[in-house]
Amino acid sequence: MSRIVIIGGGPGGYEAALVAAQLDADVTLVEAEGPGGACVLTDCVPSKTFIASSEVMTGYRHNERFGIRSAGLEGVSVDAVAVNSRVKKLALAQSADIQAKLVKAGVDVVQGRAQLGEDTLGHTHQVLITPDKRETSVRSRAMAGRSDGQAYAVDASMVLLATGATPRVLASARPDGERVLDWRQVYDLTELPEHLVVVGSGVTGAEFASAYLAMGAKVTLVSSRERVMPHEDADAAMAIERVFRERGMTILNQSRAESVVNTGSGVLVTLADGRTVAGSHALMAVGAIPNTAELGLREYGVDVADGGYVTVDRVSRTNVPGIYAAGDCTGVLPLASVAAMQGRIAIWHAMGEAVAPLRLRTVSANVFTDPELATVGVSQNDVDAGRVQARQVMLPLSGNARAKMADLHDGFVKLFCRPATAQIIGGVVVAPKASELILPITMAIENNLTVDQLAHTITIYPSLSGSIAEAARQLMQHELQ
Ligand SMILES: Cc1cc2nc3c(=O)[nH]c(=O)nc-3n(C[C@H](O)[C@H](O)[C@H](O)COP(=O)(O)OP(=O)(O)OC[C@H]3O[C@@H](n4cnc5c(N)ncnc54)[C@H](O)[C@@H]3O)c2cc1C
Ligand SMILES: NC(=O)c1ccc[n+]([C@@H]2O[C@H](COP(=O)([O-])OP(=O)(O)OC[C@H]3O[C@@H](n4cnc5c(N)ncnc54)[C@H](O)[C@@H]3O)[C@@H](O)[C@H]2O)c1
Repeated sequence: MSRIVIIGGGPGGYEAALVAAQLDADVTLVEAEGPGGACVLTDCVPSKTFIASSEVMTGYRHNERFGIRSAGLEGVSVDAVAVNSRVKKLALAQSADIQAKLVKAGVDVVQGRAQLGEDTLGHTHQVLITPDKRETSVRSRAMAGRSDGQAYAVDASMVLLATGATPRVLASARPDGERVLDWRQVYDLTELPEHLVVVGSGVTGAEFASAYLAMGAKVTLVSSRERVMPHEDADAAMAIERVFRERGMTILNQSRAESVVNTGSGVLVTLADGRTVAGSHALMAVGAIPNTAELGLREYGVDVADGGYVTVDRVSRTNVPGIYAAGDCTGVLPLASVAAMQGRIAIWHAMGEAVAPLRLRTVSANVFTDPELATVGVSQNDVDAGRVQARQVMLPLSGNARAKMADLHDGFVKLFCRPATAQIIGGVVVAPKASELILPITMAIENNLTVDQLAHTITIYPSLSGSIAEAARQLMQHELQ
């Protein structure tokens, strides 16, 4: 029987554990914080739950345009304690669901920390586990013959590293949990920030800036680049930046924060050019660093790339046979969906199952701003840089009947197809719930569909998805010219 030890219980780790248990492996999963990992407890799940509350708040705005009279936002207020306790409760419940699933599948879940042990240079690997004092895994205690928080070693034929990442900290802007916060600390606030200064305009910064703005906070977004979300489709990022500004957000482009100081009654953010921004709170969203420093990787001979990421191939192998890695600690593409797939692939590969290498071509991603931004396949950058030959169309949603009914003015659908075969190879959607609308484009790419096939699909009338088929029809027309 394969003996597998998984370090880290986020999507990379727990999805792998479920697959391994299904294949009858003896699986131990060691997780420091709780099943579901940072994804469920502090990052993805809490942020999307918070955004769900902000969407309720958005629903109270602009009702008069629809002929609905109300007292506007007067009488509507945000109970930050209630919002944040809902966030935390939901995260814990999700973690408990995952724990139950793992236990039911027969996975030995150990609460504690693990690292690679002595390099045995043989066919087995050693993992050192330091269980948490609260540790409850009867199986691992019995195996180790220990009953307290003492460290013990277990042998494994395969080890999966899935330890995730942690918010990057600037030395001159250390989160204090009171006014200078990282994205894991915002849920401890007892009041909505009066004026939140978000430092960093990547996906994390943009999502929080959008949600707090919708909640009614004054928001200033400090963006070190020429536009928000510099790695996303430029048309989409600029459309969202325009919406942010129209709704009253202050965006400081090409502005790098040099330091952030808690002044006692607020925060003072000093920019590299000497300007200062005062606010009530600051949210640091300046990226993440992989949790790999304490795994004993170098001593074990596991290759680590710049920035501390574990180097893996497309079946999640490191350079050391039997040691695999998945998720944010690899830096391949920091998404929960990708972490989960890397983890599953690692197990299938290690256990000799048929496995296809990870394909990033059909990974769809979504930024949960308002409106949302979903992307899949080749990007505008790929096309503009000449890496991919493509024809493309960008169709504003403002002409869509359903969008008019819902009073949506912003947003678009963009499609890319191969010039000769008209095969669909990429797409961008900016719209409310773009995360749901991107699926037909993802499926088209996955199944090598052409614009003709998408264009001939009968869509609901009226619907936003109708614009996707319409975009495909426009590309067909181009083909005839
Ligand atoms: C604010 C935010 C929002 C996000 N929203 C989304 C989203 O909407 N959709 C999406 O797809 N992705 C989202 N992501 C990205 C997503 O959260 C990550 O890609 C995902 O969590 C990666 O999963 P993972 O398994 O690699 O690691 P994690 O979820 O980080 O889990 C790793 C776990 O390993 C534990 N660990 C670390 N070291 C050890 C050790 N030595 N021993 C034992 N345990 C250890 C950690 O405590 C952690 O709990 C978001 C990220 C952030 C920051
Ligand atoms: N919806 C989602 O799926 C979702 C949500 C959040 C994060 N994520 C994942 O996490 C990854 C990382 O995103 P992120 O936004 O946390 O990090 P990031 O590294 O993409 O963005 C951080 C930004 O902060 C800027 N920055 C750094 N130092 C600064 C300073 N001193 N002043 C001002 N700006 C500064 C950087 O230039 C960068 O643009 C994403 O690529 C995504 O894959 C996904």
